[in-house]
Amino acid sequence: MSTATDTRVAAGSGSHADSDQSVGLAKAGALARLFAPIRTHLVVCAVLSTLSAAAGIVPYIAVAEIARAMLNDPAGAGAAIWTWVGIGAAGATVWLVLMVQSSRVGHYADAKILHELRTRIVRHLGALPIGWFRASGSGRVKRAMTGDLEEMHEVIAHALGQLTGAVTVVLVGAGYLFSVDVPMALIALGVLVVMGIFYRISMRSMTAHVNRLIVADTRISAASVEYADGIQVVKTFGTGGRVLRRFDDAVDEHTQAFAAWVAEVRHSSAASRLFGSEMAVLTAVMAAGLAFVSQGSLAVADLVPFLVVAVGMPNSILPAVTASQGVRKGRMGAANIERLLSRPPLPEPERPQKPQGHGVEFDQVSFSYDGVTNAVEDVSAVCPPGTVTAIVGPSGAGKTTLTSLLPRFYDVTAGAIRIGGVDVRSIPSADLLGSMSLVFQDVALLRDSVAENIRIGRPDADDAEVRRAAVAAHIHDVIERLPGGYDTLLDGGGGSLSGGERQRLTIARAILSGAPVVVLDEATAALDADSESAVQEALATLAVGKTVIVIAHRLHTIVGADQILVFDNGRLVERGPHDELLAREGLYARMWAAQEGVLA
Ligand SMILES: Nc1ncnc2c1ncn2[C@@H]1O[C@H](COP(=O)(O)OP(=O)(O)OP(=O)(O)O)[C@@H](O)[C@H]1O
Repeated sequence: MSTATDTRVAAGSGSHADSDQSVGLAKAGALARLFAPIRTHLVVCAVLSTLSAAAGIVPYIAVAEIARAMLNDPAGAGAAIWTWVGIGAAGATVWLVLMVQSSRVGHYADAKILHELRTRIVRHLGALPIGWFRASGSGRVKRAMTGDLEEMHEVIAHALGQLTGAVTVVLVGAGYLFSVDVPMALIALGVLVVMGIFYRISMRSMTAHVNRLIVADTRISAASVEYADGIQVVKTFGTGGRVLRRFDDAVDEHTQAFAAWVAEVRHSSAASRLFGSEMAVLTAVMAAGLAFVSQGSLAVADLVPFLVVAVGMPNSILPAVTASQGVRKGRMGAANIERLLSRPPLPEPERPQKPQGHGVEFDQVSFSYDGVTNAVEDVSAVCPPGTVTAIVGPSGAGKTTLTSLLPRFYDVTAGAIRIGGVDVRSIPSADLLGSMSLVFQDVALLRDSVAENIRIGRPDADDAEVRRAAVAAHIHDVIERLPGGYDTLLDGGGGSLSGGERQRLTIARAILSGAPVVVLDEATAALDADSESAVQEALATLAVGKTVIVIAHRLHTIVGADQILVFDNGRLVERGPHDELLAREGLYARMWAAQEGVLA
C-alpha cells in the first residue's frame, strides 16, 4: 500500500494549506516554467543518468552471456568469456563514473534553483501588502518555503534520475531479451505490463483523494492551533469541548478520507505490488522457460538471460513508481509556488511624492474585503498635526480596518487617504511606513533582547537613545529590574512582561522612531490602575507634536482627545469632542453610559 502511505506524507507536508488554496493544483506547465533557469542542467543530468543506467545493465548482460557461452560450448568459450568480462567491467566503470557525474549535475541544479526560488519568494513577500499576510499569509509562506520547495528538491535530485534510469533499463533490457528469445521476452515484459496496468488503476483517483486529505489535514492544523492558542480560555471557561469537537471531527474526516482511499485501491495496489515483484517475474520466466525447454523450442542456455536480466528489472522500475508520485507532488508544489509568486505586489507609485507636513485626511474612503460588503463606507475626516483623534465604536464597526488602510496594509476600494496632502499611494511604501509608528495590539515582540526590541524603531540609535526612549515610555525601571536589564532576552510574545509593560515597550519603540504619525490600538484587556496610568503617561509623551490616531476601547482613556470619531457598521455616525458627543445623546453617549455603568 505504498501509494496511499506516500501520499499521506504528501498531505502532511501540506498541513498548512490555506483554505482558499484550491486543491487539484497539478499543472504540468508550472514545473517546467519554474525549472526554466536550469533546463540545460536538467537535460545534461537526464542524458548522463540515461547513459549510466544503460551502462549499469551491461554487467548483468555480460554475466548472462558468459553463462550462455559456457553452456553452449564449454571447451571453446575462453575467448568469449574474457571479452564479456572486459565488457562487463567497462560497463560497471562507466556506470559508476556517469552516475557520480549525473548526481553532481543534478545536485548543482537543485542547489541553484532552490537558492533562486527562495530568493524570489522572499523578495516577492517583501513587496506584498501586509494585509495579505494578516489574512492568510503565514501558512502559505511556510508551506511554500518548506514543503513545496522540498517537493522541487525531490523532483530534481531524485525523481528525474530514477525515471530516466527505469525507462532506460526497460528499453535496453527488453532489447537484449528480444534478441535472445522473442516469446520469452514477451512473457517477461507481459508481467511488467500487467503491473503497470494495476498501478494506473490504483492511481486513477489519486488527485481527488489527496485533495480530500489535504483539506482534512488543513482543518486538523487549524483546530490544533485554535486549541493551543486559546488554551487559557479553554481551561478557564471549560469551552474545550467545542474546540476539541472541531479537532475530533477533522481527525475523523482525515481517517475516513484515508480509509476510503485505501478501500478503493487496496486490490489494485496489492496486484501492482505482486506483479512488480521479482518473485512474479521469476515464476513466470521459470514456468514458461521450462515448458519451452521441454518442448525443445528454447535452449537451456537461453533461459539464463531471463533469470539474470529479466528478474532484476522490477528493482529498477519500482523506484520509478515512487518517482512518478514525486513528480505529481512536485507539480502541486510548483503550482503553489507559482501562485504565491503571482500574487500582485503592492503597487509602488510611478511618480513618488513627498508629503508636505503630517496631517492625515480620509476623503470619502470605502473599503471592502470581499468586494461585496463594505467594511468601511464613505468615511471623511481630517486629523490635523499635533492632535489626538480617537476612533470608537462597537465591535466590528470598522475601526481596525480604517486604520489598516493608512499604512496600506490594504488599499482603499474608493476615495483616498492623504498624509501631508499626498495620497498614500503616491508615497513610496518604505517612506510611508517610515513616517508612522504603529502600536497595534498584535504587534509582537521579537525573540531578541529588550534593547533590540526598542531599537527596531530606529536601528542606528545608540544605547543612550534607547534608554531615553524607555524612560519617556515609563518602562525603564521595569527593564532595569529584569535579570539581564536591557540585554534580557524576550521570547516571541514578550513572555516575562505584563500586558501594560509590553505596550509601553512598543511605545518606547515608537518614541525612538520619532515618526510624525502615530497609529495605536489601545489594549482591549483591562490593565491594573498603576499600569493603565503608566501607559497613559507614556502615550502622552509619544503624542507630543504628532498626528495621533487611537482606536479606543475604554472611553474614559480618550475623554481628552481633540476629536472622537464614532463608527457603527462601517460608517462614521458621530464626531466631536467628548462633551459635545455626550450632549448629543447618540451612540457615543449610550456607549459611555454602558461603560460607566459597568465601571460604577
Ligand atoms: N481580514 C478580514 N477579512 C474579511 N473581513 C474582515 C477582515 N477583518 C475584518 N473583517 C470584517 O470587517 C468588519 C470590520 O471589522 P474591524 O476589525 O475593522 O472592526 P473593529 O471595529 O476594529 O472591531 P473590534 O473592535 O472587534 O476589533 C467586520 O465585519 C469584520 O468581520
